[in-house]
Amino acid sequence: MTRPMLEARGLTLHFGAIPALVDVTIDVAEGEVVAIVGESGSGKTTLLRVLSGLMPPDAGTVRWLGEDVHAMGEAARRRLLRTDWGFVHQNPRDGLRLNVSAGGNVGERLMAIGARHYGNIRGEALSWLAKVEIDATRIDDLPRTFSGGMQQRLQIARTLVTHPKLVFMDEPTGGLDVSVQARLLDLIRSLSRELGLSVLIVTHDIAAARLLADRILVMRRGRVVEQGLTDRVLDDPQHPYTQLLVSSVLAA
Ligand SMILES: Nc1ncnc2c1ncn2[C@@H]1O[C@H](COP(=O)(O)OP(=O)(O)OP(=O)(O)O)[C@@H](O)[C@H]1O
Repeated sequence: MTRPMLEARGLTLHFGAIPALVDVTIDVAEGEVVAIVGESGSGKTTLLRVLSGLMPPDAGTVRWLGEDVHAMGEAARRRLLRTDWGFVHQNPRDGLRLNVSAGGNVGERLMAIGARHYGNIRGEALSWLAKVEIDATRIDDLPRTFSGGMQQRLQIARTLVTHPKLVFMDEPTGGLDVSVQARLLDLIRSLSRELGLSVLIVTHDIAAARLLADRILVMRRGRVVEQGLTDRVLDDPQHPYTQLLVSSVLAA
């Protein structure tokens, strides 16, 4: 088996007396979609922040292609966030510049990695707007005039235009209407397959995890209580907490 791209071992982090992460170990392989599920406060967002190098753990290591993410300098980590990695936030305000045009939002990520030719940048932005189903006539509009679903699709275009290898997604469909969520999930699924992306997605939506993920990690109170292939975890949950999560969805 090839070595995982992202390898985290024994991650532990406390906020005062609160154990946000306790001995968490996780791998993400090339082209793999991994979902982190669990109730509010279980440590999902903290795990994403530690894995992406935004927050150092009290103990444990995170390696990207073998390199220790928390030992590399700030400049190297920032470069990773512009190149190999992408981040899709729950709130489009955190992932977009709302006072810059839609085309500008996509184009400036290309400029950040050295693109300079205006015609090529605009052409690439148009192609990405089409991929995320935003009409070309909206290229010069500001994202704050877009619906919530459109803003998220634009955030995805802005993230993927630089061809990252791994995309961290934190509740990307949170706060959207159910029909808008379904369309966005379909888009994430088709783009991640088409591009062979690795995705690490945090969600409390079991149905979203089932649709997207190859593997699922279930978190509770900072610990991974169960992990495995999506169908196995959801169809035959072993841990009582996973059984409760799955049955609460079935009963809803
Ligand atoms: N900056 C912080 N300072 C203090 N405590 C924090 C901080 N960030 C998170 N916590 C605590 O750590 C625990 C894990 O929080 P985290 O946000 O990772 O959970 P989550 O599973 O992502 O929850 P949600 O689904 O509500 O976003 C919680 O008890 C939370 O209150």
